Amino acid sequence: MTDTIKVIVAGPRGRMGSEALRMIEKEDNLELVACIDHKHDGKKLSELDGLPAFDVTIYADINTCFESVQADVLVDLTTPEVGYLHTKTALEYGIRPVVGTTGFTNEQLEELTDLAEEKGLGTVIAPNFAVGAVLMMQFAKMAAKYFPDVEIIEKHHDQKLDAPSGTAVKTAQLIQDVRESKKQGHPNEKETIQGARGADMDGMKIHSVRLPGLVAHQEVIFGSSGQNLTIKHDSFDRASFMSGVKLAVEQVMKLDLLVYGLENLLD
Ligand SMILES: NC(=O)C1=CN([C@@H]2O[C@H](COP(=O)(O)OP(=O)(O)OC[C@H]3O[C@@H](n4cnc5c(N)ncnc54)[C@H](OP(=O)(O)O)[C@@H]3O)[C@@H](O)[C@H]2O)C=CC1
Ligand SMILES: O=C(O)C1=N[C@H](C(=O)O)C[C@H](O)C1
Repeated sequence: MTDTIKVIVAGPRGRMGSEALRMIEKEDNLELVACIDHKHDGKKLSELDGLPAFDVTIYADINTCFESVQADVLVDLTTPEVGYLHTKTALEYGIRPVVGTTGFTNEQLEELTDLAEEKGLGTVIAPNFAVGAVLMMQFAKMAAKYFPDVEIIEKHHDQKLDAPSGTAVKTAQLIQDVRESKKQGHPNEKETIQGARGADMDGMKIHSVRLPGLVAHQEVIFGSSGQNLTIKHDSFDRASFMSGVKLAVEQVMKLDLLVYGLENLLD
């Protein structure tokens, strides 16, 4: 029998945080021990409407939470600024972070990587917990070896704070590992409306669509003489992320450093 993993969720009222609570409720090896939510300090989670009725306390202040409750893992599903501070604080308290929050800068990721190593604490930062999205990124990396001309179109709901998405940035980074730096399009092309050609990462273009009705979708389009290859993934429901969150919570207990991307935890 495996030991129960004691979990704190930050952002429990959010689209992802509430889904994570529903996942934890179903899993015998995960135990929710507290939540962090800046708006409901001191309440019990069971007092909030529409969420699983866990009898755990909500803390607005992360330090107070970590000083009051013994936990193994912090699952952070908040906002870029808050998520970064939470991850850093968790490491300082000896609690392993599993971070779905996107929008961290490269400098923040480097700092957290160093801190996790210094503390010898497992940390998972995964821009996308859906296994299909991880495969889409891996397939894109494979294709980029043969097709250096590539554009990424990511489409999300219109409540998303960061653009481009964490998944699009991670995809471009994986492609960068195998693609020689190349400026795409016509050398003399000019935008007549600013932003028309999208964001630029090492010559690759990334386009961010935000519309009501969307959840999380991405197409990676490769172009070559006489052919195109499109690799596409859609999350229609946030349940698609939950097997990845569960895997990350279990695996982070076995790690002593930071891993960036769920692909590092899959066989
Ligand atoms: N890795 C992955 O697979 C996925 C990652 N994400 C990422 O997860 C993050 C959350 O996404 P989503 O659930 O859609 O966003 P939501 O806006 O639905 O949820 C974020 C929650 O965090 C809360 N929050 C804000 N500040 C604090 C704080 N200081 N302490 C505790 N809670 C706080 C918000 O409360 P309030 O609104 O009241 O301020 C809100 O309830 C985003 O960064 C998103 O990109 C999303 C989907 C999949
Ligand atoms: O905000 C979202 O919804 C999502 N965020 C992640 C990202 O930025 O890539 C993962 C997924 O795309 C959903």
